[in-house]
Amino acid sequence: MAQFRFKALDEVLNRKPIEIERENNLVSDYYGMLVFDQAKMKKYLSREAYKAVTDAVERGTIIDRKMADQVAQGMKAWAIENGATHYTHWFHPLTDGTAEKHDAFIVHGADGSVIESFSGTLLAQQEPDASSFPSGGIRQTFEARGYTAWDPSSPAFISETTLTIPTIFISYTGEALDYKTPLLRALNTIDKAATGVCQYFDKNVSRVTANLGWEQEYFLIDEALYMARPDLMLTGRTLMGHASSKDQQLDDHYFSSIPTRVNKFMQDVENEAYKLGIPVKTRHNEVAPNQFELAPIYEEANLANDHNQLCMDIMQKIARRHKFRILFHEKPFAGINGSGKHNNWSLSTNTGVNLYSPGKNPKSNLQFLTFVINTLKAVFDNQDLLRASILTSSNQHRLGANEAPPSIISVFLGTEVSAMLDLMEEAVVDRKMTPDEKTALKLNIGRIPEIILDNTDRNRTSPFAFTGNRFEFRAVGSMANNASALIVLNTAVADQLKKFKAEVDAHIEKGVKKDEAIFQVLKTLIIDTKPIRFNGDGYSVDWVKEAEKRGLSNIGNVPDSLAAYLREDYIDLFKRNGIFNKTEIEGRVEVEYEKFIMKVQIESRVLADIAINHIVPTAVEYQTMLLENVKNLKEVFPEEEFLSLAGGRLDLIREVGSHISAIKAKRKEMIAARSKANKVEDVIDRSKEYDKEVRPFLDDIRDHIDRLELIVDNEKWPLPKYRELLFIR
Ligand SMILES: NC(=O)CC[C@H](N)C(=O)O
Repeated sequence: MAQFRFKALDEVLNRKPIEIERENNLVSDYYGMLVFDQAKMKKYLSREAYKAVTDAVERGTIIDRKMADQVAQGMKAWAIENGATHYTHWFHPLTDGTAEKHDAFIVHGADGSVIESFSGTLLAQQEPDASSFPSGGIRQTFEARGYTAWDPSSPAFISETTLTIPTIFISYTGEALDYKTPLLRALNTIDKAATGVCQYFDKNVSRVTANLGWEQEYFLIDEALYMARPDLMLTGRTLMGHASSKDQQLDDHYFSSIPTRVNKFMQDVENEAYKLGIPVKTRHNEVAPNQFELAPIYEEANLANDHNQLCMDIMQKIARRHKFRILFHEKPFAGINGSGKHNNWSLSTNTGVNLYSPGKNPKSNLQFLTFVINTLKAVFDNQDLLRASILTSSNQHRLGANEAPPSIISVFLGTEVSAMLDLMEEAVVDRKMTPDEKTALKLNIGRIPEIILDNTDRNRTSPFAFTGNRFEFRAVGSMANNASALIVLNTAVADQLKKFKAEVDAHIEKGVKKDEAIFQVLKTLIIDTKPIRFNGDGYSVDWVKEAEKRGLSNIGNVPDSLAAYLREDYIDLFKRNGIFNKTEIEGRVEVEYEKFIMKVQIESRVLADIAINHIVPTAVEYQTMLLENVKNLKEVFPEEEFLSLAGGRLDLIREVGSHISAIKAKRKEMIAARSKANKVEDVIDRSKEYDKEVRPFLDDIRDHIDRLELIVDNEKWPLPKYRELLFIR
């Protein structure tokens, strides 16, 4: 029974770090070599085609067919020179990954031969069958056909031998079926809204870009051990496993020397990433044993998110080359740190100003405060929506412990910015301010230190933390497509900025001076948003009580959290900002509910199988061995001596027996609960049933298995143990 485990352990003992092929020159020499970037476009495109693409990227203009044809020719020429034989549209459907279907460049030539061909039509649009991708109700209501359409703002690249073109994915009737379409809409909306507000401070601002710097946390597990854990293979997390006596108690993994095998893997990933123009910068050991992190320099949010998805894909592939498997699940191991994908988010102007960086003078600092305070308000008003964007069946295991934030959404501002808001609240009076009062306030605003102490990771319990020149949305999970969080965040902030501008303009129209109008509106926002500000310990029991007093919501389960998407006020928010129509939201939410149900269902099925096929037989075998031993003792020794010698064993036999019975009984009950839940017609009700009636069995059954793991002969235990999964590298 335990053969597989020991064979795996044997195999691992012989592992050597894999030597990698390194480019010999400087990273800057080969950075982006597989990307059809500006430099290559200049070389391979006519001047007008180049301009058509840059205008589309910078101003959102449409690229006509003639130009698209020219771009396609240039792309094809470059791709073929670099070894490409195929092309694909690459998109982000509502699954946990990306999608691609490769087509060769070949077409029939006149004389029965083949030639390489690619056209503007093929570049601009394709028609994959949408019916095998999740779409919620949209697919049933309309047609199975879907379109992918070229996103020129994210450059094409070569992946192995395929020219890969980032695209959006929409239904026949134009509804978004992916993450990228609404993300682009949200980025466009925040551009407009933030530019409007920037105009109060600098007329030269004509464009505001949202930026993203993601931090990807992950675990690496040796391939052989991974293969011996069906739960890891099928669900991405361990559904059972007793804690290792030593795991992260000594804080000795975080930032410690990177193991050689892992270091080789990281170098390999970085090499590939550089060729693909992904600016990966930081690598380190994370807190849990065998947990690591990779983070790039921030980029424009849409590109950064494409790069994150691409990076996850190459990390998975390269991990295999190094005989590892990578785990992106938010909580692969109970009891130790899980993995997040902290989203560092900021806004910057075409004039080079980071709107979340304190400036050099009162004017730029007032702009900085304007953006910070409006962001506070957006988070406060949309806390339920923000939570819905990050809370999934897997992330739910991570939140609320081990340096991951709780599911109560709050904002950490740090002492300096908090003090500045308090000061403003006091200094802005309800009547017209005197010139002296205004000067004094401006002077104070000018005193914000230009570089606020780096708050990064200062408060690891905060879901949304100001870290000196950006906000860090820490609640986002490691497995997630960042777009889910970014769509909500950018829409919420854009909407708030529009409201802010409307209010300030109304004051100005009434004759109030611009500065004073801004002060007045900011003051009301500071007062309104006090409940969402929290710099303390997000894990404390007191915070839960305090948050309740403040009226903040505290929702820990996925079905109730997802319901936020269907609230009338939030549907309206998406509609008025042009992000989703009602059909799109309903379709998307249905997909999320289905995903939740499926994932719990799969976990429950896997656990039931392992319990009955691996664990129970092992326990029975061990129990039989104990019984044999007891019978032999009884034969050899007189009654009294026998009892003193075998007493402990008799208890053990009973203990093993009781766990076996409990596992079998609970497994039956769990299967019955699943059948009952499956009969529930409505998807929301079904997800609730799964959450309340099926999910609890996972912990319950696990508990018995973990107890058995502690008492059953190690030689017989079939699954690699936590200590093996976590410490072998
Ligand atoms: N060092 C850290 O910031 C740990 C973060 C933690 N892994 C999380 O789940 O978010």
